[in-house]
Amino acid sequence: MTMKFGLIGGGVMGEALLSRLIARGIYQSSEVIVSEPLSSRLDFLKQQYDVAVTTDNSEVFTQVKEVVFLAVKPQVFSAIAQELADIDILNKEHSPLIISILAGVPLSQLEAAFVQLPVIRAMPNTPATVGAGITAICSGAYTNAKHQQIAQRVFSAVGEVVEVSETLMDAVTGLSGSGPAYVALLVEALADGGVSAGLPRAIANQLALQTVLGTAKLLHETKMHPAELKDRVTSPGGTTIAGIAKLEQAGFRSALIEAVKAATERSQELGK
Ligand SMILES: NC(=O)C1=CN([C@@H]2O[C@H](COP(=O)(O)OP(=O)(O)OC[C@H]3O[C@@H](n4cnc5c(N)ncnc54)[C@H](OP(=O)(O)O)[C@@H]3O)[C@@H](O)[C@H]2O)C=CC1
Ligand SMILES: O=C(O)[C@@H]1CCC=N1
Repeated sequence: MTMKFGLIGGGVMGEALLSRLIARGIYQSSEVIVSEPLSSRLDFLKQQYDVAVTTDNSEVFTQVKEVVFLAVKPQVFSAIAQELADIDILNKEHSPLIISILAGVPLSQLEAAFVQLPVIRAMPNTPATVGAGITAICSGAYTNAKHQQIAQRVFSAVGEVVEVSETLMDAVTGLSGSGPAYVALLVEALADGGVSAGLPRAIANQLALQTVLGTAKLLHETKMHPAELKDRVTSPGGTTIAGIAKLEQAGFRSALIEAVKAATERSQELGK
């Protein structure tokens, strides 16, 4: 069987992508090979998705014809690049497209490791797991329209896709890549506030989650500016403005701005 999709690193994001690509029929299980160091994890992925597995990354490179998807931690990238340096990928009949989702690792480093191969750098996020992700992509020097279509097809299976210039990829990482964690913190803290105000935990969790989900849906569907929605909720002399005054006092907006900036800077550091 021809292997079309190879995943190097079957962790959180690797599995999120893999599960949707198979569920949506973008790739058949029999066309996928996953490489991972941990055999218990490989056993799980094999059993769950019926894919071929290996502990040898070079097998992925030699077998796969369409996409090699890198989903390891940025910290192990140089070890992997070293490992693959000896493989003659260029002389394969079909050179695969390399898609990297590694935070911070720039196209220049990827293209130095995969000489003359088409490379696309991408930054998805964890809502990809339920098809509600957003991925920013930017293309390397050796890509063509077909490679871009492949990347669009892969990431469209897990949510929205935007194309950005590479100079913006660290900022994307700081906002939408890391953003699900900020929103999860918000949901948790809102529920804690409800419990503090006397609500039972289960009801507080449900109210907090649905409030965030519903607000996002409202903004998304109506295209209303967030400031307008805030104004609509805020009755003169009412409850909401009392809450907002506390948020402003605590530096809520500034904390989020600083969080995105800090994550962006960390992404830049990871690429050095
Ligand atoms: N988590 C997220 O929300 C997002 C993550 N990313 C990026 O995705 C990448 C993966 O992140 P995430 O899924 O969270 O991390 P995980 O640690 O969950 O996944 C990485 C996987 O790679 C495996 N691995 C380690 N070394 C090797 C190796 N030499 N060869 C093959 N596989 C190896 C790890 O195995 P083991 O555990 O045994 O070491 C692990 O299963 C990162 O580069 C991150 O920047 C991008 C967008 C969002
Ligand atoms: O925290 C990280 O480094 C990764 C990249 C974006 C989300 N998670």
